[in-house]
Amino acid sequence: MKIFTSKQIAEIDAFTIAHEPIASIDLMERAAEQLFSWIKKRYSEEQSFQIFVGPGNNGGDGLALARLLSKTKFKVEVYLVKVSKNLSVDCQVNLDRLRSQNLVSISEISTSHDFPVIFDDSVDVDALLGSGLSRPLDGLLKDLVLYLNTSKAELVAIDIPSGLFGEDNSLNNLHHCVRADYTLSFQFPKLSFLFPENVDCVGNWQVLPIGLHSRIIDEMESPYQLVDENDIKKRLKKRGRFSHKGIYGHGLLISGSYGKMGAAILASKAALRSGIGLLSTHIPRLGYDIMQTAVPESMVSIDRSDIIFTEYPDLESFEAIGIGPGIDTKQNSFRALEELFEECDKPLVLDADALNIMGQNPQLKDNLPKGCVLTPHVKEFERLVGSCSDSFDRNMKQRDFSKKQSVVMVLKGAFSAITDQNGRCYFNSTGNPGMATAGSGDVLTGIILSLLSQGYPSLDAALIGVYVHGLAGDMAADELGQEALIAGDLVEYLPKAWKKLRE
Ligand SMILES: NC(=O)C1=CN([C@@H]2O[C@H](COP(=O)(O)OP(=O)(O)OC[C@H]3O[C@@H](n4cnc5c(N)ncnc54)[C@H](O)[C@@H]3O)[C@@H](O)[C@H]2O)[C@@H](O)CC1
Ligand SMILES: Nc1ncnc2c1ncn2[C@@H]1O[C@H](COP(=O)(O)OP(=O)(O)O)[C@@H](O)[C@H]1O
Ligand SMILES: [K+]
Repeated sequence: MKIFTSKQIAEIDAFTIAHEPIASIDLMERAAEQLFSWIKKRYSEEQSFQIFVGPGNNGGDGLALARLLSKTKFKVEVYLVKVSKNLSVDCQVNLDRLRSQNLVSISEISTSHDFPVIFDDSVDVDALLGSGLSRPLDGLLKDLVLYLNTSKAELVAIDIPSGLFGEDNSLNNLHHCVRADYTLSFQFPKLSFLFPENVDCVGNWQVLPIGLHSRIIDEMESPYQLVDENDIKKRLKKRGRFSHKGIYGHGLLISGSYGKMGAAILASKAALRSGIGLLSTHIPRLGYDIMQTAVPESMVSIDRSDIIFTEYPDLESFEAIGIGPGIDTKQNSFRALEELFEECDKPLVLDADALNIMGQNPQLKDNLPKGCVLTPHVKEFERLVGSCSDSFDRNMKQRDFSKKQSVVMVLKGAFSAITDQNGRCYFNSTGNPGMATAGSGDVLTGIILSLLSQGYPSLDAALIGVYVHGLAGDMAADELGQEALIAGDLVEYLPKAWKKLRE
């Protein structure tokens, strides 16, 4: 699913009105019906609602919703905030319709003295401002938002929590934005929903389709996408009836050090559980018995060092290389990594300590093999590119980095962001906080190495790998719960996850 800016959404809106064609007031009604049907499913019929309405079309949505609710047993009160003389045309039409129906009490809020008592068991609806927000909230609206945020009532935001911008909130004050329990966003999520600092404002968000015109959605360019299962299925290659292990590639995984052999085991198992033909795991000498016992399916390549990575085997026979999980950051490992960068013309995935070595030796950045995949978490990312002021800034820097260095980068976390050489950014939709556990990242490296070895292009390997990794995590968490989930479970659930993608 593409993610558009608020400005683009307004254009899509206008295109739909002109080309469906549909009157704007009817499009607003369609949006309100979607809100109404979400509410009907969620709340019992006696529920009371306090709907806070602003001057624009977001307020219009709230008024239309109030009218639909009032025709049922739901109890509804509306509060219209007087922050401007005029309402938008469709907001005014909906106010007139609601008034003429005479079923709902409509109060005006002109000063903070007009703020109503909010009952803990009511549901507040935030229809103050939507995607037309032009500056951070101040004055009466800010005070009202602060007031709403102190209440214990459940808060549902229409389209976007009032006060929050759809994209860049670096100059915004998040304390002055509505803190919703639910955000019901029309047709697309907003970019800002995917950033961790906004989670307390956005709450649980859902997308409600309102039938915006598919032609403009297809044609309009956006660098941002939220990746779903269908996007991934389309990228999967078939395994041929007569295929043999040579077809699925031989991967080299450079991982593990004294005390960190678990990383090598997790990544190796994940690679093997993701379709690779042959795997060689390069480890320091002391890890030999551990590796052969724990992962008999992998061949082992032994370093001259007992305890760390200092060299790598002839690369000739490998289709792809993965390096980083648990290798440590010693000087000799830096030299070997530097050499690998100079020599390597194969698909490559870099993780963990390989990235930390780069962080300590910034000159390595410019030697990165083109098209390689990097999989930092936020700290590793900032060691690489410097500190960032917020997620929006970090995202810009990530897109820049990918473009400039011509690499694919996976910034790991909730909604992991994958950027490509063209500066495009894909957000992953699978995964859960149960995966915030030691070794999860090692599993991901193994999966991506496996896919690169099978000949998937870097971007596909990253997108599919991140998606299936999160899917395995979701399936594991469903059965085991988030607390108990450990990285080994991700490997255990990879078969089910792959199977689901092949359904
Ligand atoms: N996406 C879509 O296609 C649809 C969107 N609809 C709704 O339309 C909304 C957008 O409507 P609008 O463009 O009218 O935007 P808003 O409802 O956000 O209102 C914008 C108005 O508020 C004023 N304003 C902006 N920031 C302010 C601030 N900080 N303090 C005080 N006043 C401020 C602006 O000057 C403008 O008059 C969406 O969020 C959504 O709720 C729906 O009605 C139907 C379809
Ligand atoms: N809250 C979360 N929601 C979704 N995925 C998460 C969450 N927390 C962590 N993950 C995923 O778990 C993995 C953790 O990787 P990483 O931080 O490298 O762990 P480690 O270094 O322990 O292996 C990443 O793929 C990340 O996207
Ligand atoms: K809103």
